[in-house]
Order: sequence, then structure tokens, then C-alpha cells
Amino acid sequence: MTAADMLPLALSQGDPAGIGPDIALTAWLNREQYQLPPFIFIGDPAVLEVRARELEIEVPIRETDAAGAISAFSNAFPVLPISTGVDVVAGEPHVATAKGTIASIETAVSLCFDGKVRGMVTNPIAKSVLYEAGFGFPGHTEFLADLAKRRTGKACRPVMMLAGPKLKAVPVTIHIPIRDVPNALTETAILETCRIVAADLKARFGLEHPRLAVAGLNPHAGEDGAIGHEDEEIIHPAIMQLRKEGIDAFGPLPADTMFHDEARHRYDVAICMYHDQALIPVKALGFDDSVNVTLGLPFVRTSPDHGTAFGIAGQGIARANSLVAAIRLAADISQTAEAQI
Ligand SMILES: NC(=O)C1=CN([C@@H]2O[C@H](COP(=O)(O)OP(=O)(O)OC[C@H]3O[C@@H](n4cnc5c(N)ncnc54)[C@H](O)[C@@H]3O)[C@@H](O)[C@H]2O)C=CC1
Ligand SMILES: NCC(=O)COP(=O)(O)O
Repeated sequence: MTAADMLPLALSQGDPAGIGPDIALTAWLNREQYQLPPFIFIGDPAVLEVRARELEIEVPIRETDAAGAISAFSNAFPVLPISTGVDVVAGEPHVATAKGTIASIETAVSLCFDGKVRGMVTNPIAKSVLYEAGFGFPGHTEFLADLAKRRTGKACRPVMMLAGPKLKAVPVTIHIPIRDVPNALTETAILETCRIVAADLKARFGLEHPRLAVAGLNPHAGEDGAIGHEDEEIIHPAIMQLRKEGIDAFGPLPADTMFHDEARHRYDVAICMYHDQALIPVKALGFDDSVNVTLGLPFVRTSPDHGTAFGIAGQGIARANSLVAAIRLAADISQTAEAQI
């Protein structure tokens, strides 16, 4: 047993009106079948109790702190209580819950830095609900980097990686409008992203010499400059620099032909130029078992690949598979020395 095994994972509540509570309760109920490591849910016990009734499942909820979660986990669902402040109706998001949603994420990060948990797993947030409440970050990824900076005084570049059994993919630009992508796509952004990916795949995923397939931005990777110039002028020089540094990067590859079965065998991770270029193939190939993992942070963070799914919250049909995969991956990578703060 390693030191990390002695600590629980923190599981943030996410939007309480979404499927976060459903899948957290379902994961706990099936903890033995999935061989789940202990986690502590950071959120509102009242929301869980109501949701369990709606789902017609019996789950004993135990309020505790991180230290108490390990012993509680086999018999009860451990919760570090944070009130949502309003009555939550499944499927009906409410801006008044934003404060508690954000506090849950902040608490999980503090627990990571204080060495009380081995890493954090986040349940989905509805970004528009948080924006309405004045939240100044596009998503968890950017918020977590800011929280890390506040704590360490050091800026970090958070890198989003979607990891499934058939494909790992990383978007260089993340939550920005598509019209802003070409301007945000700099050689520096590609270099910094790829260096973090190469280092973390080695340190946290056990790939000694990760192979990075870099996508082009334009159709046919620009067709020698006839269909856009970013591929030749920005992406290609970045790949040349990475190769000089000993990183096995290649491309730019036409994005339409790099995700079929045979092509995927030639690389360990696809480096994509924008959000949907990376996330569409990952979700098409493995919506139920892919995980969103943030690289480049000084602590472990994973998340299911899906969103809040308000349309099915409280109905007993939300599948917990991606959350289960996220919990298991967080536990795995928290064992690596580099994951420790
Ligand atoms: N990590 C995060 O916090 C993420 C948050 N989101 C947020 O989620 C909200 C809704 O986004 P959508 O694009 O509608 O994506 P979504 O993933 O919530 O839903 C897409 C479709 O998949 C279904 N679905 C999702 N998860 C499922 C599960 N576990 N079991 C069964 N069916 C499932 C939904 O019912 C829906 O039909 C947005 O506000 C978005 O910002 C989206 C992705 C990640
Ligand atoms: N589509 C993935 C997504 O939006 C997740 O973002 P984050 O909240 O993990 O930053």
C-alpha cells in the first residue's frame, strides 16, 4: 500500500440539478463491483438524500471530513457538507446554487494542497449557470489553474486531455469561440502544450516515449498553403522544435484521416488545435468510458467526459461509467511520484 492509498479522493458536487448526484450515488452503490477507491463527496447532503429517494435507492449518507472518509466509505457515502442554499430540483438549474458549486471545487483544491486527499474528481458544472453568477473562468480547467496559482504563486498552463480506451486527445486551444482559434494558435501555445503532454504521459501514464500526432488546423492540413497558412507557418515549425527537444511529435496531419482505427495505432495521443477537433472523436469512440484529465497542474484532477445532462437528472437512467473511469484514473495517477504536491 502506498501513501496515496491511505487518502481518499475528493469528489466535487458539480451542478446539483444535473446528474452529478445521481452518478455519484450510483458509483458508491457499486463500489465493490468497480473496486472503487474511497472518495469524499463535497456538497449538500440534503440534495443527495432527495436524489436518492427520487432514484429509489437506499444510500446511507455520513457527514464527515476527509480523514473520516476512508473508514466511512465501506458502509456509508461520505460527505463533507457544503450547503447549496436553495431547494434543488433535478433538471432545473438555478443560479443561486453557483456559490456552493464553486465552493465545492475550491474546497477540493484546498484538500489537495493540504495533503488531505490524493487528488480530485469533478462532477459536471453548467458553465452558463456559473457565468450568470459572475464566474470568470471558461470551465474547471482554467479555474483550477488559477486556484493553483493563487496557492503556489506560480502560473501553470492547464492542459485538457480526454482519455479513453481507444484514443487520447488534447486540444491546444480550449474554451474559446471558433473564430478566435487562429489567433490563439501560436507556436508557443503548441510547444508548451506538447511539452506538458509528453512529460505527463511519461510521468503519470507510464509511456516512456510518447508519440504525439499533431493535427493540422485547416482542411487537408492546409494543402501546402492553398487552404490556409497556419499549418505551414505555425504548426510545422513547432513540430520541428519539439523534435529537436527529443519529443516524438509528427504532423501536421489532416484531421479527417488521423482518427480511423489503423491511424490511431501510430500514436499515443492526438494533439488537436481546438476543442471539438479533439473531443468529437473521443466521445464518438467512447462516450461512456472516456475521462477528462487536466495535465500541467500540481495536483491530480479528472472528470467524467460528459456534462450535466439536465434532461435525465433524477430519472435513474444516467450511466455512472465515465465517473467510475474518472475515479479509477485519478487513483492510478495519484500513485506516481510526480503527482504529489
Ligand atoms: N466537465 C464539465 O463540467 C462539463 C460540463 N459540461 C456542461 O454540461 C452542460 C450540458 O452539456 P451538453 O452539451 O448537453 O452535454 P451532456 O454531456 O450533458 O449531454 C449530452 C447528451 O448525453 C446524455 N448524457 C450525458 N451524460 C450521460 C450519462 N452519464 N448517462 C447517460 N446519458 C448521458 C445527455 O442526456 C444528452 O443527451 C453544459 O452546460 C456544459 O457546459 C459539458 C461537458 C463537461
Ligand atoms: N467539453 C469538456 C468540457 O467542457 C470540460 O471542461 P472543464 O470544466 O473540465 O474545463
